[in-house]
Amino acid sequence: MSIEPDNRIVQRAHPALVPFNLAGVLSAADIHVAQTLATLSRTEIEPTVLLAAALAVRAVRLGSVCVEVDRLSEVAVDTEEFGIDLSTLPWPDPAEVVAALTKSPFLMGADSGPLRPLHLAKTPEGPLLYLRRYFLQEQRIRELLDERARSHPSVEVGKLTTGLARHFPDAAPDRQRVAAALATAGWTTVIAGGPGTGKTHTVARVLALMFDEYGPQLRVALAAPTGRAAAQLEESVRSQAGALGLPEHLTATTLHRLLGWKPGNRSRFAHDANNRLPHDLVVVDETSMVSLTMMSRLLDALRPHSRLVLVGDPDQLASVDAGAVLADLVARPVSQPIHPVLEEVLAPDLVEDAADDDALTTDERDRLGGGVIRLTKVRRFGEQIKRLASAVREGDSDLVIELLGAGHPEFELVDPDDLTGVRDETVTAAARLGEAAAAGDPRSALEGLQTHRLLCAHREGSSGVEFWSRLAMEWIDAPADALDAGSWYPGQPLLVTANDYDTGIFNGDTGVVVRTEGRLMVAFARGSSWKLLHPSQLVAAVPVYAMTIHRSQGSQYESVSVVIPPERSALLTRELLYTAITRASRHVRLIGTEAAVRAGVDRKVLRASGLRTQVS
Ligand SMILES: Nc1ncnc2c1ncn2[C@@H]1O[C@H](COP(=O)(O)OP(=O)(O)OP(=O)(O)O)[C@@H](O)[C@H]1O
Repeated sequence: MSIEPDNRIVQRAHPALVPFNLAGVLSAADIHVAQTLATLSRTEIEPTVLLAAALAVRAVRLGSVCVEVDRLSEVAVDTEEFGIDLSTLPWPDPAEVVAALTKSPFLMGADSGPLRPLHLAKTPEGPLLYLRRYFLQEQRIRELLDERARSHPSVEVGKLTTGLARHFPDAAPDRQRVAAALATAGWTTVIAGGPGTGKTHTVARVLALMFDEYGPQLRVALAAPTGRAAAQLEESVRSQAGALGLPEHLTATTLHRLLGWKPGNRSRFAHDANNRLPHDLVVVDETSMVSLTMMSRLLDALRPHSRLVLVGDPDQLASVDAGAVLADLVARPVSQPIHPVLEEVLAPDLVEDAADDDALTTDERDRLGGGVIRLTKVRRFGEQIKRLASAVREGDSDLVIELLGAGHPEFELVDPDDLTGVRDETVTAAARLGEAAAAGDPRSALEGLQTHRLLCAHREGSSGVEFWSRLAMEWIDAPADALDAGSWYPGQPLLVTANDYDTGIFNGDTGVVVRTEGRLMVAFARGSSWKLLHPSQLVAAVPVYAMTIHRSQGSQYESVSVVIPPERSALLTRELLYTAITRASRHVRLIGTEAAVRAGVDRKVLRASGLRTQVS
């Protein structure tokens, strides 16, 4: 038997880092970066500082912007894989870490060179350790947002009142009306809300109010972090353009393209503080997926007097890169009072009423001063799914378990050994898809594609996409070569894995193979219509019988079956469950144990950042 070398283990790690590497806390990359920084600084680096630096690199790798020094040891690792109890590791005392850092060349620089890769910030909740680059980005975001909050655009109260009444006729309190007023009367607005709460509906009406106010010369940019989200935003706004009197040619783009990304030059954009974007209004959708770095670049590139409207769901899984900026902005302390104009135009919407779920709470009212509003009235899915999602969001695991056990037809928790329900639903959905596709009916085939989706947290392992895809293929009797490149069959569901601006098909789009006029084509939904492409026109697409929850963000299905990973999985978090549950409009099936659901609801992703607090 040969023993494969484990490439996660670093052979030449500093002794202070070895136990953390063996326990799976520090990856090879964390160690290499920390040790390279030490080499570059050309001075002796204390072991505690080296460890702290490696943990700061790790934090960024896992999505945090910094490390909370007082909570250094609160890390999550798949313990079963590494088998080491993390509490037995030689965690340094936080006070010692701070003392060592404070006199370290990593913070202070050294005679041998000016390299200062780390930054230690003080906050009321304790010290935060940053890779300096991220501290500077965060600082820039803070400064620019504070600067933008110091003044307000001038608005005509009478015109705004009339416009709000026209576009938001519902009775008070109407949070959408509040959101639109905020976006019109402030430079920076955050419109938060779960799926189907009318965020895009509100954005379209904000555009209408702004065009009414400034006329057709208003320069608007609609953007999103991914090509697919941008295409969805564009479609949604265009579908409402006629009714709202918006210009018909409004387009949306990715943030990268908006800022003038230069291929081959990862860190530079055509638009920055020296060459600002020309727009009067910039709307960003799906902001939860925007990283700290991207947000700092965007804010840098905005003219001080251009409106910025950030839209998204702060409770969903955050960006792949470091930062959870949207969630941070929603939770950020507010220092500004509510704008007097809003008090005037929104008086009936601002009345507090504990008995009315739609009324703003005192805290939410205060947050209007910071330009933040959360939409809560769900218009797309069932009341009970909304309750379940809220209980998950609030971290109330007792209520989640109670709801799951209450026999509501909208959701169920099923034992991992009882696959009858998921199998039947998979088979029924595939049959519907297959019939429509064989009959050359793209509309019905695309509707079929939305009926049911199997979602997993992992890619690999017994709760992963690979395993469940194979299982689903067996259930539906898919051709044995269905996963091979180029073996298409009518009714085959496909997932696009790369952006293609020529065809307007984006990474994350799903389509279905249909037979039309004797040829196999791939249909993609586009608004209320569809687009047909020959398979050879697809740059990159794979069959999709199950999908990761990450991938499913931005999509909704009538029904979802969610494979809950084992309790010990580091991926099993509140955000993951919330994202999975809110993909469904009619029915959610959670496949897993009660203990795993509880573990997920109780584990909130800790993306450390200084944006939520006062940093000095
Ligand atoms: N005030 C309203 N009156 C009537 N219909 C509304 C209103 N607000 C939203 N809707 C409808 O509710 C549905 C969901 O709205 P919308 O797509 O704007 O939500 P969203 O928050 O952008 O959802 P997602 O995050 O999933 O994109 C749409 O069909 C929209 O037309």
